[in-house]
Amino acid sequence: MTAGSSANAVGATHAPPTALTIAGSDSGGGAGIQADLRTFFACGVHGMTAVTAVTVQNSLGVEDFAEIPANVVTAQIRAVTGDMGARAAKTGMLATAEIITAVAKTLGDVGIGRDTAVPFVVDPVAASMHGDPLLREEALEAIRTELLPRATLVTPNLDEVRLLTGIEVTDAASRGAATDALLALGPQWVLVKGGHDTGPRCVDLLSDGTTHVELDGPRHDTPHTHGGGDTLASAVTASLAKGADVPTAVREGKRFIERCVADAYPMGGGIGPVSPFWRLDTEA
Ligand SMILES: Nc1ncnc2c1ncn2[C@@H]1O[C@H](COP(=O)(O)OP(=O)(O)O)[C@@H](O)[C@H]1O
Ligand SMILES: Cc1ncc(COP(=O)(O)OP(=O)(O)O)c(N)n1
Repeated sequence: MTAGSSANAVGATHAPPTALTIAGSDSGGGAGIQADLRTFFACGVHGMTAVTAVTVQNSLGVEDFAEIPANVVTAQIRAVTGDMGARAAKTGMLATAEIITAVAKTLGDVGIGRDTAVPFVVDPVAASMHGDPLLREEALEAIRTELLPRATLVTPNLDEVRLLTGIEVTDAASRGAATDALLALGPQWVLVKGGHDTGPRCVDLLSDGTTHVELDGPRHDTPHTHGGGDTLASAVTASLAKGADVPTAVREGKRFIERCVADAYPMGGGIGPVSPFWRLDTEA
């Protein structure tokens, strides 16, 4: 008997869209690859992974990390894209310049990135929210020169904006200057996130230099925002994998992360993770 020919054959006839995350593992389960996979799952997308580094991490911070050899990172990308295909991809923690260079080249080889059919989101992770470094210092230049020119969208927080451009965002004018400086590095769209700003609203700004979209939401009063940036970038990537354009995907991602922050929970003695479980609860 051939597979699927029995009267009792089960299974969906349509596979969900696929999305690839290229990122580090968070042993605490709240950020990194783990946040990406639970977001993809909650958003109805089949998640695939290329692990770049293994962090020793919990709610109190990052104790250590070991990077994966660059050729193993790129072999993971080729294995899954060659067989299963990716409808969208994102990067998180990339750890070293060597990994960034190898990832950028491989994404070009497999046809992922701006001006291709497969959108690519760069979350330029440099440090954890505790201030622990997740990127070797010399690797910032590789993000600027090798990864950003391939990005459909880059999603820096205010610290990452400063690291990448040297501009401290303090008002609308400096935010505009930072966006222009980031666009000059080559991504199609820039989303400057406002989570590290102060005030009662969390305002993220999306721009491609022509279209400007302000994403304004309430600032929830919680210390538990671990994995927030990863979760937002993954939700946007999931929407892109389902066929949304960038402004629509970012609006959907912002609505998603707002609920995840509202439902964030304490875990361990430090900062707990944002939670995508609301999406599953609502639909159960
Ligand atoms: N307290 C909060 N309440 C509501 N939304 C938040 C809060 N903190 C962050 N966000 C949102 O979460 C996303 C991640 O933002 P940010 O904290 O700036 O990035 P990162 O987690 O990379 O440091 C953004 O969409 C931001 O507006
Ligand atoms: C393995 C790993 N990747 C990324 C991060 C940073 O995630 P982020 O969403 O920015 O969340 P915080 O670090 O701000 O909580 C990480 N910690 N670990």
